[in-house]
Amino acid sequence: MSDVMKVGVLGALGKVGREVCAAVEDVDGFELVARVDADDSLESLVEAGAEAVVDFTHPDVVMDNLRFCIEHGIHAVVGTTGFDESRLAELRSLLGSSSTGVLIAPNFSIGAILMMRFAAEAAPFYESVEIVELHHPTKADAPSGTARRTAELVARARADAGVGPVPDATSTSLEGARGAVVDGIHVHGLRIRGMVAHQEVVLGGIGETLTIRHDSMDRASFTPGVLLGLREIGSHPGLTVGLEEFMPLG
Ligand SMILES: NC(=O)C1=CN([C@@H]2O[C@H](COP(=O)(O)OP(=O)(O)OC[C@H]3O[C@@H](n4cnc5c(N)ncnc54)[C@H](OP(=O)(O)O)[C@@H]3O)[C@@H](O)[C@H]2O)C=CC1
Ligand SMILES: O=C(O)C1=N[C@H](C(=O)O)C[C@H](O)C1
Repeated sequence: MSDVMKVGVLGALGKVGREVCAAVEDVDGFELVARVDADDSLESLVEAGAEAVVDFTHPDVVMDNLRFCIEHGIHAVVGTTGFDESRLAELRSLLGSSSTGVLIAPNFSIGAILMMRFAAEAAPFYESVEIVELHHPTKADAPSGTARRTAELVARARADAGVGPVPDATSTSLEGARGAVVDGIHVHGLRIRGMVAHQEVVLGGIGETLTIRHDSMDRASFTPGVLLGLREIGSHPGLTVGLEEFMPLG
């Protein structure tokens, strides 16, 4: 790879894609060679010599984009949501032992990564925990990728510490009133005009609660993490899940 990495952005006209294009153009070390949006051909990435792509598109199209990138040896830094274990398994199998790197990060903002980590650290100390995610009303997926990931991390931390199921005496309710359940953790989604991306993890024990909250007020909050992903992806072949893998968190 040359000193300047040639980058293509998928979803370049979208809310986050626009921010990513501006950030890639603004910093040294990267050249934005392709802006790809719906109905544009992925071949333009190859024609432009893209060495890496950033994908902020839609859960319905991201797997096709990644199949193309892996087939053409283009690294991928992916913010698009909708990844479950079967999708991750397919990516691992497609990547095999190739030198191509794919990073799937449910959230690129530094504060959200810390919020997930703090929630997992606190989880073993509390009987109760629920997650509330709040987003703009144009969001396609619910619950958010961040909320799903937080629930998985919290559930794993509780299981590792031998904490039992969260207490809940609900025996009658309207469908949805208690939210979705991810690995035994209740997750509630709000869609509110004026909001961007926000999450609270509410933990409770005898006589006390602890609330861990993160707010992205601007989509610029995602771009430093995306640039970190681009800087690191060339030296991390295979599949990486979570930007924290590239951060010195100890
Ligand atoms: N990991 C993270 O930190 C973050 C993740 N996200 C996730 O990123 C994704 C995008 O979010 P957001 O920017 O808000 O969404 P937008 O809808 O604003 O942007 C998505 C863009 O991708 C375009 N698009 C659709 N299909 C394709 C395709 N096949 N190839 C290229 N472009 C395509 C859309 O075009 P059209 O509108 O015409 O369909 C649109 O312009 C979501 O999954 C969201 O959850 C968002 C913020 C942060
Ligand atoms: O759609 C969004 O906006 C966001 N999507 C990601 C998610 O689903 O977690 C990240 C962030 O919450 C913003």
